[in-house]
Amino acid sequence: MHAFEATQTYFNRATEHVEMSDSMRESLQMSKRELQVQVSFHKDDGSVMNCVGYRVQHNNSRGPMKGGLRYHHEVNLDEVRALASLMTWKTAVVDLPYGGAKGGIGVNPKTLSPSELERMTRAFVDQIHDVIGPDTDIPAPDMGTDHRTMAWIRNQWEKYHGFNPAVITGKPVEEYGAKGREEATGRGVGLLTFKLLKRKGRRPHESRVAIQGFGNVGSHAAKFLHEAEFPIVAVSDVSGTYYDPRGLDIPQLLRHTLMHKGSLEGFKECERLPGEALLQTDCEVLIPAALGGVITGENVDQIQARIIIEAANGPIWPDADEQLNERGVVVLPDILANAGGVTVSYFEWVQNRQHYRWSLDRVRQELDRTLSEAFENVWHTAQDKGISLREAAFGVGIQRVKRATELSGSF
Ligand SMILES: NC(=O)C1=CN([C@@H]2O[C@H](COP(=O)(O)OP(=O)(O)OC[C@H]3O[C@@H](n4cnc5c(N)ncnc54)[C@H](OP(=O)(O)O)[C@@H]3O)[C@@H](O)[C@H]2O)C=CC1
Ligand SMILES: O=C(O)CCC(=O)C(=O)O
Repeated sequence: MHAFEATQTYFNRATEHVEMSDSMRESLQMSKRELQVQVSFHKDDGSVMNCVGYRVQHNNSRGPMKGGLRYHHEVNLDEVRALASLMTWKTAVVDLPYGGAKGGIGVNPKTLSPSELERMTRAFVDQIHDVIGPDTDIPAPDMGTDHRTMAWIRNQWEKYHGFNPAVITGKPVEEYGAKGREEATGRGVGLLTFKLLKRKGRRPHESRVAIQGFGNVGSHAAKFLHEAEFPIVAVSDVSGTYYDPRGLDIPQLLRHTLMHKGSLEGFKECERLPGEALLQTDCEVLIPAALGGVITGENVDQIQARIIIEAANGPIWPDADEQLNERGVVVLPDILANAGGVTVSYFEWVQNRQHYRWSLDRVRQELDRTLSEAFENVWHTAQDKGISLREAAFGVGIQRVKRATELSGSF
């Protein structure tokens, strides 16, 4: 299965509960614009490297399009198209005045030096600067990109269009970034895990957690949940799974990754298992926080967790999702679970436009309020209609986009 097919399947399942014409359905499934560009740049040895870059703009019925940029060797048009449409439903489900977009470059950023990464990023902006902007499409970080990438993008875009930091979010705090954006996705994952478990009558210290991926999202989710007294029994990255049934020492793991370029490799204070062992961990809560499509019809039987929080985008294929539902496993879907990042991106954009700065406390309070309202709405919709949280979240998001499209006539 491909990523876009999976997203469409979720769309179709959810719209069984939403009244709409065939033409509206077709319109909401299509991208407004799909851009594929050549990204060529000089490597440090003087040779030229050619990569393919993408920006897919899915929908702008509710506002400027918004979504991250991913640098990963598996990035392709199908995946970016799927991620862009997820952004549309995500911004709608948390009720931000945005549409959805996503982009990326098919490259392994770990094979490039910092100066090569900078030249590649600037070459990419040279190709897409005309289609992004503070009122049209506002990129942000995703896998393989960070605040440094965002600073280069802003600087390159401003060479064409003049000063306007609101063109991009997730910037360094010293460079018009919002306090709390870096932690926001992981913090949101933690906040929502807490809320869902409370609804299920479970207490933190009795809820063992396993987290796949220990990058921006996974590590901040681990930090938040550890501080909230959840035992984190397993974490993983490309180097493997790190397991301790009594609970890992998360502050020590965070210090280790700081000293090892973000990698868990070499951490010795626990058992080391193969990467695939993470999903099979004996735990109550599983948090995939790396790639999409990791839980499939083939491995779903091995999942032991009763609750899955989709910190990653699209980590569960629809056939596996169906089986999890049948088994009573509760899944908090990506478009809600990881919406903390785009929510604080919105706060950054608002601050940039007002030339004003919020305190970290204010960012955290507003994030909590925004995610709590969205969670309560999705939770009650699911309860009232007897549907899954995924169907409810997609239903809420799709309904809002449909309504905006009808009101504005913005086909
Ligand atoms: N950044 C954000 O604000 C947001 C991110 N997301 C989603 O969260 C997910 C993670 O993004 P983010 O944390 O930003 O990305 P990062 O690049 O910061 O980190 C990715 C992490 O995933 C690990 N990883 C990659 N491949 C595998 C694998 N096969 N098995 C186990 N671990 C793996 C990486 O390991 P290693 O370092 O060893 O390569 C790294 O620890 C993505 O799905 C993204 O779309 C969603 C909303 C917002
Ligand atoms: O912060 C943003 O604008 C988008 C983050 C993102 O790409 C995502 O939520 O998947």
